Amino acid sequence: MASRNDVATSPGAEKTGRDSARVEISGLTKRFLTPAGEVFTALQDVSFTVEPGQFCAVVGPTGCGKSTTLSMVSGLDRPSEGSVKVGGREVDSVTKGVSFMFQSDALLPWKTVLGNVLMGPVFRRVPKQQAQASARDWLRRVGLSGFEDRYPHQLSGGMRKRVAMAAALINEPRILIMDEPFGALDVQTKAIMSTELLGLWEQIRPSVIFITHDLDEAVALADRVVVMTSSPGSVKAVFDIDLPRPRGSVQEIRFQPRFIELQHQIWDSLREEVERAYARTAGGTA
Ligand SMILES: Nc1ncnc2c1ncn2[C@@H]1O[C@H](COP(=O)(O)OP(=O)(O)OP(=O)(O)O)[C@@H](O)[C@H]1O
Repeated sequence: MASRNDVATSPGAEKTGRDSARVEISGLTKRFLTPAGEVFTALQDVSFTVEPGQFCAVVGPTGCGKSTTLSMVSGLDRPSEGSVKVGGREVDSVTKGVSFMFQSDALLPWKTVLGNVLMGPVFRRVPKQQAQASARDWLRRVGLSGFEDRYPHQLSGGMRKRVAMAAALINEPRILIMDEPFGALDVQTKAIMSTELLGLWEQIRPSVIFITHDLDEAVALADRVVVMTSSPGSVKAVFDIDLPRPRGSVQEIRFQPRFIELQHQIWDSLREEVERAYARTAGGTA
């Protein structure tokens, strides 16, 4: 059935509205040339779709190509074969409307908290007063009112993450790419930040691709979990997470029977890939 978001588009044209946030990865293969001159296949025929406004977590053993996949969604690298489409348009340069969050904070140390959050609007040439008001509003939303004039080194790890989150979301991205954003945080701060992320995501609903090694985090946050195989990475399984939204506290949801059931199912799928990757890096014969 056609929805009001459906738009007539010519082949290859970018869609507008909600559909502009659909990410379609099909038959994605990526090969690198190693320093020894050999061809190394990092990704082999990876296909999955992130629907508009969907929160998609990607889990897989170390070195399976998760970050490589993201670099092709963002347009920072090109596939060897296959395609990535964002909003129906093949990605062939840096994708517009995408915000990032990485494990490292990526804050500019010489800029204040306010200055860091202002970077996006300034880059987009938003008028100064409007940009300042928006940055202060986002700092309020992430609980950092009163910290506008601090520098990143004067903040805790969790506070720096809040600044990074405000800096990513102030651009109201259609797609939010997150590569282990809370990986360096202690367990409690991570849970608090995850709950805060969910609350903010529910306000603006970008499509999210979220890479993590933490299966609990993936199940608690996502609508869909993609499990990748060990290298060369391909899609092993896709799990739809039918836990109701809003999810509330990430800490609490972990005790729900359905959460535990999904966590076990996904771990069953992931475990042998993790073991295989470990055996390979440990010099075993996987
Ligand atoms: N530019 C490159 N040249 C050669 N090999 C590369 C390059 N970039 C990545 N690789 C290799 O591709 C594979 C996938 O790397 P990638 O960083 O995408 O894995 P990952 O799943 O994100 O790993 P992790 O979970 O440890 O962060 C690795 O074996 C890596 O060494």
